[in-house]
Amino acid sequence: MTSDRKIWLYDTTLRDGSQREGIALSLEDKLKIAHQLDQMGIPFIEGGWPGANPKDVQFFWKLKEEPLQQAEVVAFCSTRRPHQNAAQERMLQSVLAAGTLWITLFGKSWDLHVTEGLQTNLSENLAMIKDTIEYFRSQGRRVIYDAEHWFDGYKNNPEYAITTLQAATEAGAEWLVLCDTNGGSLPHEISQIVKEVNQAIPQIQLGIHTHNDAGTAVANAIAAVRSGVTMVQGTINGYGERCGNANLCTLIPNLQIKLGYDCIEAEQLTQLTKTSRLVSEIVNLAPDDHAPFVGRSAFAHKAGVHVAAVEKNPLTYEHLQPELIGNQRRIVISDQSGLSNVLHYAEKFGIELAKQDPTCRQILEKLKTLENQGYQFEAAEASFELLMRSALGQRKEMFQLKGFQVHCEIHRDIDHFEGDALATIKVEVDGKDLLEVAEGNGPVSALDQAIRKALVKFYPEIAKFHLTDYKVRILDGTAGTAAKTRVLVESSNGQERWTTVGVSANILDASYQAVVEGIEYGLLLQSSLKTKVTTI
Ligand SMILES: CC(=O)SCCNC(=O)CCNC(=O)[C@H](O)C(C)(C)COP(=O)(O)OP(=O)(O)OC[C@H]1O[C@@H](n2cnc3c(N)ncnc32)[C@H](O)[C@@H]1OP(=O)(O)O
Ligand SMILES: CC(=O)C(=O)O
Repeated sequence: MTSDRKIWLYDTTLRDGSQREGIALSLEDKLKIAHQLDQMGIPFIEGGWPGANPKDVQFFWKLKEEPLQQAEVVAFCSTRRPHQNAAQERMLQSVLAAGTLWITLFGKSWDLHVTEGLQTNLSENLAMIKDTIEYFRSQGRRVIYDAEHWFDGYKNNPEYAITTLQAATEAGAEWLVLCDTNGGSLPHEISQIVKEVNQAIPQIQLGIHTHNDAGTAVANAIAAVRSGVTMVQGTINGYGERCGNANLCTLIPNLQIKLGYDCIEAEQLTQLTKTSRLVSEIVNLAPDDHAPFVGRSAFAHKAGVHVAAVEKNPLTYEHLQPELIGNQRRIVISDQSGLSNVLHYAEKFGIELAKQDPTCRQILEKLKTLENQGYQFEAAEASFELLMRSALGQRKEMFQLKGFQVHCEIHRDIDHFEGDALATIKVEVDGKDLLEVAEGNGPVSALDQAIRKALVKFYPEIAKFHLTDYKVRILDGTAGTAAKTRVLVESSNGQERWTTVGVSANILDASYQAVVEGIEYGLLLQSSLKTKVTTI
């Protein structure tokens, strides 16, 4: 089914998203996210609960100094407390003071929550909903009503649940948002109940707010849209209380590209991947590489059969064009590769290579042999380029290693560690023997320093290179301290970064391989062999 019906997107990353365990947004973080969402054309951005904490109060004030371009920023709160006067509730005054045109308030739909959560009676809950909305309306505000626990409430006591929505409608709410607060509903239940609400209260616009406790938040939101709701609430990357909210990065492309709903401009949709990554950076959570649409691996092809087909026509293994959401196709190199993967990388590295050239197959075989020994080139493309150039006779030997020694001295007591390391290396460069010694705060750092010290006299560019990351993985855990280790080293020259790999039963030898390849690749980047600089 396709439709050109308008769907109003409502982002609650700054409110429900920040209810995720592990997220703590600063005021600046909230402002940055709000501006990015605004740029992406999200029409409603829920900013927080003014009065619940000082930061949420400041957020609305600060936004007045740097207003959004197109989005409505929405203040969030609950209904008044039982047996209180809405006009005299301090919390509701704080919400009004935030100065937004739109206010979203949540109220109880489930009788269990009224009697046990609020400890009041069913008619007082209806009065709480009605009074609060009427009060905000009397102050010139527009109201979205979030019917908390809607689906559970409706399943348990449909008559009462419907009267709560009627109270909100009569009081002047413009949208009734049906919330699957506990996130346990399934798509067929959502469809059925949304249709029944549409019949019971036909004169009002409906929205949906789903949680992911059953892993169905996105599917539930889609089911609701197909059953007639016009507002969809969700968060960037699905952040939210417990298992999270409906992920807007999945929902928006599904609604817009797959189902033909009108959500945001096509141009704005191309910012989706950037927005997802920016928000994960701001909240300080690693991006999910395997997230649908926006993940780094969402359009990554690893298996040789897939790559061969994708190189002919991407439709063979892609459900849509990555560019539509600002993502990109990637080809991964590994022991699952075929000649097509090798050719793809040759082109990426600026190396001329034909499929018929026997070297192409030799490179593939070498790759598979090394991967079988524990090397992993998908995370170390710089090492793969060196392997390829070596097979093609394009790799110049920088030096010959005659040997190295590393000496560590460690003093430790229960809560204190002190130690340093000393590395000695002997190399031959251009027929000359060199012996160098260097110190470091650990054995790898000392070894790295000693290698650089020896080589910098011959390759002065090395002075600019430095290690930016170092990762170790034990490959055969059952072998204990005799296990093989894989070391990944990320190096940088201040502009580009690249990763190299080493494998050995000795962690220092594995580190040595990765460090030396890192230096060699840095030199290659600056050599005439590279027609263009590629960041690996
Ligand atoms: C489904 C959702 O995600 S709704 C959003 C929930 N978000 C948050 O709770 C984050 C922000 N919350 C807060 O900072 C605090 O909880 C506050 C400031 C709102 C309230 O703090 P406190 O006054 O200390 O109350 P506390 O947090 O202990 O309990 C919540 C109170 O709200 C009441 N409440 C819950 N829902 C509603 C509602 N729809 N209408 C009125 N009151 C409600 C509860 O019954 C409880 O009242 P009680 O103290 O009489 O039992
Ligand atoms: C309102 C809300 O966040 C919920 O019901 O889940």
